[in-house]
Amino acid sequence: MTLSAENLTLGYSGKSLYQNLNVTMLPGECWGILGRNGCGKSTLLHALGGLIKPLSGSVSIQGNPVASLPRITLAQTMGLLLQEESSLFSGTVLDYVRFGRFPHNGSLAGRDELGEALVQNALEQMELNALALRLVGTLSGGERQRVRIAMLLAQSPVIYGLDEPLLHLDICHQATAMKLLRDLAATQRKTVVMVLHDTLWASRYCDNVLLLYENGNALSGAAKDLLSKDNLEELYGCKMQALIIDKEVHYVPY
Ligand SMILES: Nc1ncnc2c1ncn2[C@@H]1O[C@H](COP(=O)(O)OP(=O)(O)OP(=O)(O)O)[C@@H](O)[C@H]1O
Repeated sequence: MTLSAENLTLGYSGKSLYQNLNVTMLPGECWGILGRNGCGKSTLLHALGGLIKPLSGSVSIQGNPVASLPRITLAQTMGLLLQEESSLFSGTVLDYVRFGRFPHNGSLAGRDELGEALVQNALEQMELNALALRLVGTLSGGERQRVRIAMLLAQSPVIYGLDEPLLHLDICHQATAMKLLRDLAATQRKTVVMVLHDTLWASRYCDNVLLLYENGNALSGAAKDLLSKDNLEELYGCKMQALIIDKEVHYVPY
């Protein structure tokens, strides 16, 4: 499904972070949102998911304003992995991943064959089978992040919005997660949008990027065009060195 922001102005207490942002994310596209700390990436993801009200403008899914969609319809359509999470959950990994099915079966205890298959598949994809019966509260940071991604996979929304999905993951699990998210877009025609801090993963796995500048400007387009040395130096406000490894350019700050 198509996720669109139209003339979106976001901010807090009447003060805007950026104004009149327009972006359209199509089925089958994998998007990266990049920018410095505090530029408004999480704020944008919250607005795309209907969790905060824009100062002006709107977000829509298939032309329907997110603000007008029933919460249950929204949860069946769009899945969010947010940065902040309360750590009060006292159940097992399996219980937690099964929560992903809540929007579809309307019950925390409800089970259905398709849902259980998705839960098992999500555990497998995030390499969590051996941890399925462990209490979530006893896991390491990276293990917990994989569990949170697995819950989102079990939810199986049409649009995936993820805030720093690679947080706490070791580099091998980062690669696994990025390939998986890219494949959701490439092979299942899902719309995937994620906040990333690593420009290499963005250039390797995202079709498109949205660059949010500290001065409120925004630039969107093909990752291969926008992730240039000049753009990244301006975006992050630091000098970048281009390293070419196996014909792939990596930009590393000095
Ligand atoms: N509830 C709030 N009330 C007031 N200001 C807020 C609120 N939430 C965030 N901000 C401010 O809005 C700005 C954007 O925050 P946001 O979390 O979107 O940044 P970000 O780009 O995701 O940053 P990071 O890379 O550090 O996660 C920051 O300056 C932040 O301090």
